[in-house]
Amino acid sequence: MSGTEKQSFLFRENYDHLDSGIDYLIENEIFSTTETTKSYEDLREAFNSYLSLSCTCENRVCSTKACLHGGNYTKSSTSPAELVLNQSRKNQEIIYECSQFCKCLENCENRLVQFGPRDHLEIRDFASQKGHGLFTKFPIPAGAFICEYAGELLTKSEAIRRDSQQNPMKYLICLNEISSDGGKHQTFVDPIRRGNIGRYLNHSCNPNCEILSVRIDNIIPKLGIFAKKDIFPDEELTFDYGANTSESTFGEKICLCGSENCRKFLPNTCF
Ligand SMILES: C[S@@+](CC[C@H](N)C(=O)[O-])C[C@H]1O[C@@H](n2cnc3c(N)ncnc32)[C@H](O)[C@@H]1O
Repeated sequence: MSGTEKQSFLFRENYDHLDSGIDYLIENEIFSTTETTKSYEDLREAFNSYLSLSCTCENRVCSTKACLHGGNYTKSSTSPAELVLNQSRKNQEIIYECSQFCKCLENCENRLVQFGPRDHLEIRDFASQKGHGLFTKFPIPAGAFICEYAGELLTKSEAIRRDSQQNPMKYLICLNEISSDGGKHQTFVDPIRRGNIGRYLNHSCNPNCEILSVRIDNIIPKLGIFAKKDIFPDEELTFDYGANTSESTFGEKICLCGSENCRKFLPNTCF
């Protein structure tokens, strides 16, 4: 899949949408509105602020727990040129990558998501109610980064408003993070009109990918999609839409994932 080349500070991207009515975003952006509420101002402020916590590693490793952020990634045993999730990392759910504020080099082993999606992904049409899906043309090792789930960042009230709209397909994701003191932090991302290649991942009750929170230099997490297992060429990439919550509820839309443990209906967005 190749399209117009788009560029962020750190990477170029050649993916594009098949539907020209959808804008391609390579990273999250704040939704625009004329109504400025306190929660909208808070979201803007968070989006524009920097997380300047820096590591002091003087080499390019940053792959051990000695690094303030590090130990998240390690070289894949099957594909040594690739960094994959380190299964013994400090925090299983939240990843902090090194950033421009760190003392380490730009090619340290704790930077992955910031360089953008992997190559050789392809959008394919199911010609069914499932619509399109995302496939890989090449093998992907377990733990590898696929792409970000990027779109418009919403306030909670805007997310609830959009969730109540009748759309044939829903793209809104609510990422729930629980802090060590039990507080809940929520991030709402909606790529329905503006988003990246991540918006094409369908749900499966037996998925081969998962979403993890990844922070680079901003308090608002990126939704990083990683392989949960080794994935073969021509496999569809999927994640469990209900995995990020302990209180999954299900809607009325029939799940067509086809897995043996299918729960029959798609999970609702859980606020
Ligand atoms: C994030 S979008 C995924 C991409 C979408 N299939 C497309 O064509 O753009 C989520 C929507 O895809 C459809 N979908 C995803 N997984 C599905 C599944 N397992 N069974 C049926 N429909 C699914 C549902 O309509 C859902 O609201």
